[in-house]
Amino acid sequence: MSLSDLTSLQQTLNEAIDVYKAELAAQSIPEPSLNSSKPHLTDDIAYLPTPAMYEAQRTAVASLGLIKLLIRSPQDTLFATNCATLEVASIRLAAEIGLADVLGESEEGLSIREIENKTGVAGMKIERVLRLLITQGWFRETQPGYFANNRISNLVRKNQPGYYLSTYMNELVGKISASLPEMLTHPDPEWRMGDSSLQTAFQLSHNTDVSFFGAGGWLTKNHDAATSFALAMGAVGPTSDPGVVADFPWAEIAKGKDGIVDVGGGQGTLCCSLAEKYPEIQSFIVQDLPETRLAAEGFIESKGLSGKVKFEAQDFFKPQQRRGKYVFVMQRVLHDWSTEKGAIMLRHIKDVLNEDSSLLVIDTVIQDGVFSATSGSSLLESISAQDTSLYKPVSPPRLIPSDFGEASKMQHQTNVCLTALCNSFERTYPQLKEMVELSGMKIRKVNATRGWASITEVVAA
Ligand SMILES: C[S@@+](CC[C@H](N)C(=O)[O-])C[C@H]1O[C@@H](n2cnc3c(N)ncnc32)[C@H](O)[C@@H]1O
Repeated sequence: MSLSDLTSLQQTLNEAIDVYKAELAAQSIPEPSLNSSKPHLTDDIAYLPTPAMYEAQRTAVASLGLIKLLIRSPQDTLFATNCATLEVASIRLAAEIGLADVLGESEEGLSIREIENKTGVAGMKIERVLRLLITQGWFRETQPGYFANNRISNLVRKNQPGYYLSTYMNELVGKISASLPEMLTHPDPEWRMGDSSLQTAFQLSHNTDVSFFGAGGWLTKNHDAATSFALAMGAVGPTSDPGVVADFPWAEIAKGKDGIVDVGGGQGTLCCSLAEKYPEIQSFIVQDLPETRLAAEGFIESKGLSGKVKFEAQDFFKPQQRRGKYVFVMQRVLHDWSTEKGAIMLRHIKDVLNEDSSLLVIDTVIQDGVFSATSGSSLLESISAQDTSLYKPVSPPRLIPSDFGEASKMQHQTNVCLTALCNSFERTYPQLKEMVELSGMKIRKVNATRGWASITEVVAA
């Protein structure tokens, strides 16, 4: 007789927590706590969990998410979800008034009176906001009316990239999501069904007729917004870098080549991470729009890599200037554009590819939410069968969806955000294949990484 849903998920959760704890112990890392103002060792943005620990984390989050939904009354879930914008706005308020900086390292916490004096926000009101945030893991109440930081609230201090995510990005996403239903049910069928970056929730919410990205768009006209957006991306983009850098044979693919060319490479974060990890790779070229040069050169210099990583202006809608034995990379670039525009960008690379060059597309590959109610390997069995030399994802245990449910929320949030912002999207495998084939090439292999990015090898058809 098969186990009930609750018992099966409970078993999966217990296995996942046991694996997670064992992996921490093997690295001599103490277990995390929410009852301290200090960050945990694993909170560093560059921390890469072992493959077993990574699988345990996403399996635990997926099973916990489902257990919560099973046990909680659906009426409570309905209310909580529809009022979730209050938490989101409260996080923005906390970041804007520098609450995490005010609370600092204090383990005992500050009284509401002290918080009022230091932030200028009415104590009785900020207390209500804090108690809502605490239910979602932000901050902690150390004794009635006294509040302190924890490992999550620490991330929105003013010197942290999370500050820009919780201020500029929080407000942008809040505005465009409020207009998303209006975009998708617009009386004009072109708005409802089309893929123009000029007919999105962004234009509706910001009362503008320019696109968010692209030449002449919102970010190019608005320097402050462009800076805040880039800083906010600093809390998102690099989260996938450790997995991308570690879970692909970069040194092997770059061997005998002239270098790695990161097309639309932004500030050059990926090239710098690769240069640090693989000193045997001699040359990196970060290509982006000319306006990015200063930020990119500054970042590369701050890493001490100016001798090895160079910036070069290149519009990816124009013919590619590099010909030769290069590994071309496009990371988090194609997801900003429609399938037709993406195919145009890919075709410019195809025109310079030869038998000595390669092309890698790095983006999320969206998985479906289908699960098996009857079968699935246990997490322990899957982990013990893993080849430890190269990361390969485990298949989901019984009742856990293919995308690992709650653990893939960020990918699905980005997907809907891209739709609302610029009518683009993260692609499923068939959608990625369609774009690659439209450019006259084909997919050779999709490599998973520890994180939300997949590395897709694309070759001439
Ligand atoms: C989402 S960011 C990704 C940056 C980087 N690849 C990463 O993974 O962090 C998209 C990048 O595309 C660049 N971009 C936009 N339009 C471009 C164009 N026409 N030619 C070259 N780069 C462009 C932007 O400046 C930005 O750096």
